[in-house]
Amino acid sequence: MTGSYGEELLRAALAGTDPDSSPVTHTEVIPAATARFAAWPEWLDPRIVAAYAETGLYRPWEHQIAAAEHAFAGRHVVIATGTASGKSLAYQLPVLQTLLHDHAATALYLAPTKALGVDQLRSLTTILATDPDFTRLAPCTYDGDTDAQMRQWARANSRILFTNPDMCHIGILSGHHRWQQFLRQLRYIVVDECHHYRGVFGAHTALVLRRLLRVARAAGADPVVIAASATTAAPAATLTRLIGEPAHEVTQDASPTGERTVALWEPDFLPEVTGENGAPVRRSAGAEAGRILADFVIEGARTLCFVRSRRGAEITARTAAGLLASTAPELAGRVAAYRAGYLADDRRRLERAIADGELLGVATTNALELGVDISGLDAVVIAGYPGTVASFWQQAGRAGRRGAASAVVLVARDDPLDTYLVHHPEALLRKPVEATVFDPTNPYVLKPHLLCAAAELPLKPDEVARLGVEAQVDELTAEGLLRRRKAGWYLAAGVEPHADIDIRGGIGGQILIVDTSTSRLLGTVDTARALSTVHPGAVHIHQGASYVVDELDLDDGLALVHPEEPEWTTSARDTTEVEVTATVDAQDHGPLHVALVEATVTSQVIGYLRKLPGGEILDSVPLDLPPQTLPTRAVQYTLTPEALAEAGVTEVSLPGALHAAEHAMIGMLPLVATCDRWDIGGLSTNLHADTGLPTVYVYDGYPGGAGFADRGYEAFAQWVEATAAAVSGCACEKGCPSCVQSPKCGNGNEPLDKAGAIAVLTLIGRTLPNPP
Ligand SMILES: Nc1ncnc2c1ncn2[C@@H]1O[C@H](COP(=O)(O)OP(=O)(O)OP(=O)(O)O)[C@@H](O)[C@H]1O
Repeated sequence: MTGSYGEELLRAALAGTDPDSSPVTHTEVIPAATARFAAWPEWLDPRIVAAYAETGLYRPWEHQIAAAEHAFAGRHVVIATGTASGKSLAYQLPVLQTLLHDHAATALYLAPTKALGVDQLRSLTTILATDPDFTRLAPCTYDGDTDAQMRQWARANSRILFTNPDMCHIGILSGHHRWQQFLRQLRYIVVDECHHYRGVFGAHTALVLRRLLRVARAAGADPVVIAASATTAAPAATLTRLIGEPAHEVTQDASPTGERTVALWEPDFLPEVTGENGAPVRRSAGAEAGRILADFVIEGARTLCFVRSRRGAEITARTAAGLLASTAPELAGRVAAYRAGYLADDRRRLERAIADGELLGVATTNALELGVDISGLDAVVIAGYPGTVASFWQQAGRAGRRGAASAVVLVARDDPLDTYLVHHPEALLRKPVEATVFDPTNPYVLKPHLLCAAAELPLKPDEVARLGVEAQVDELTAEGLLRRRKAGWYLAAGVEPHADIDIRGGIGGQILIVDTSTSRLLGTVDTARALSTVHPGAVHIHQGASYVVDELDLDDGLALVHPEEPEWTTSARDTTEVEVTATVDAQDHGPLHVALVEATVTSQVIGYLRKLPGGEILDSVPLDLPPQTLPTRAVQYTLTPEALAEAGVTEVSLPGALHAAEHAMIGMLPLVATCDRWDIGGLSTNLHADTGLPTVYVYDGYPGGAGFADRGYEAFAQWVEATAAAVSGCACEKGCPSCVQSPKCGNGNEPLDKAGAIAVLTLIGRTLPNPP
């Protein structure tokens, strides 16, 4: 290895490791790119150009202008380019131009997090401060923290509001009559970081946006949607699904980037440590990342290390400081942890210390991923794949802004997807196949929003037909929630639907998780998932802090917990049954049948295991809890016993083979769909009553489905192929957490047959037709 800055840093981190068993599975130097500039649009007011010049921005890049042109011409557009590629300018130009020239025009900016909204408001305020003509735009935040007086002021005076989907739903749409002045003039809706709207949150946000467009149009406006997104598969299709209308996309990034070296790192197995069922255990990603962080700091590289939990961030910082204390004591004090939960003052102090180089190494949760302006670092270490390609680049993008060389190291966790990615760099570093998945047609999400829509403005027959929601409207009418009158459907008297929807809270009833030591509400969990996650005795991690559940009261919707950090973690054991209620789509390929089905999943938590961090099982505790049913969508596949036998899967190995294949597929679904393995469940059986054949189900863990099973069905061939590669590429002998073991298996990871899983997955891959 010679050459790049990143390679030199890596060499330092690798010093002392055995060159024959290097943990680095791949290194790639992504060359620097030079900027491609465009002219400022002819329609743009020179005062706006001057304002940017004053902040140091003289020439726009091509993609910024391409997106601005679409929007200014009235076309919905999404700009999906790299981190820090200046996506904000793309929406600011049309918005500022329009608002400057039409003194009544308004714009609404939506961000998935408050921090990002605040950051964007700050950046716009800096630009507006350059010219007194701009002051009457009065940009203003409108979120859960805005007090009543300020809200009133904002409604009457502000022409650019910075808000989020939650406030848009509860603060604006529910009382839209008070917002008529603003909505009548609404010209632009900006949807920033739109790849964050996924799963159930995505479905809720899609319906909020569609309702917003509906009331704005009824008020006489016709707003254009400008979305910004990280690079994902098919951004225009995602925006179209979000707003229900056609959209354009701009994806060619013309911003300059410095040379970046990306290394993929797989920690070695720990000698003499075994986990569940005797499986080998790898060094933890956090500990490995702590070592790399220390090495980079010794080299003088300003480094951020992303760790998935708060506790992990603390431990990684401590590991690095400990190593430095013995090798370079003068540097030990220049490493710290940063996470949500620190006091605001401490956070600002740490941010300043990072920015001015006083701190050289910082281990952080994703609190530093979005909306905190820290840039110009030399290296980023990511302990564990952050779940999406977009997040990976967002974290990686913290290093090397504007032309400087940088290094990025991804350290794999013991997990099939991490293992796959460090051995298949193309899936991470080339065009992503991961699509932002959500399903706004899920009746469990759609019906409450239809009630809100009817409360906002009566639903007209032509509108109901156009949206294809006749069946749901009929059901709501039969349930007495809507009333049919001549002009359309009205909300029944006494129904108040807005407060019943929690945009981020999932679907249906919620269980509140309350810390009894402080009476503080920690968060909520769907009723459907409560039994497996907050059963009595469960260890519950909330933002990195640990609690133990004392009581789960399903009638009152409460899980009572107290702070405690036991040495063990818990995992529920359950029994599951799947009953197919309808087939949505199916394909037959000889001995293989693949279908997308509607199904009812009945599961019962029967106990839980207590496990030590090394994977060792302490004991199994029985529980007596009621069964739960989940109506959802699933991918189903069956194989004939003859084909399985021919592939070498015997009757004895079949249960373990199907079970292991199911686990690995659940672990790998996030490669093609933006989900987490905890969002999905599975069942495998030698003989299923509905099919009469060996059958595997992978289902969405949310009532009605969140779109994950649908995406798995659509990308089935890619999904199976990647899963087969991940399992066969894993160096363990009989199965480990990096391939077929699952951290949430209801059967304690038994039985599992790794070789059988490879045979099953290879058989499916061989049987599927080649992609076109
Ligand atoms: N044409 C340009 N020339 C020079 N600097 C620019 C240009 N456009 C934007 N910038 C600067 O680049 C930085 C990043 O811009 P911005 O925050 O809009 O990026 P982004 O793509 O939205 O980032 P993220 O991926 O974090 O959402 C800002 O400091 C901005 O001032």
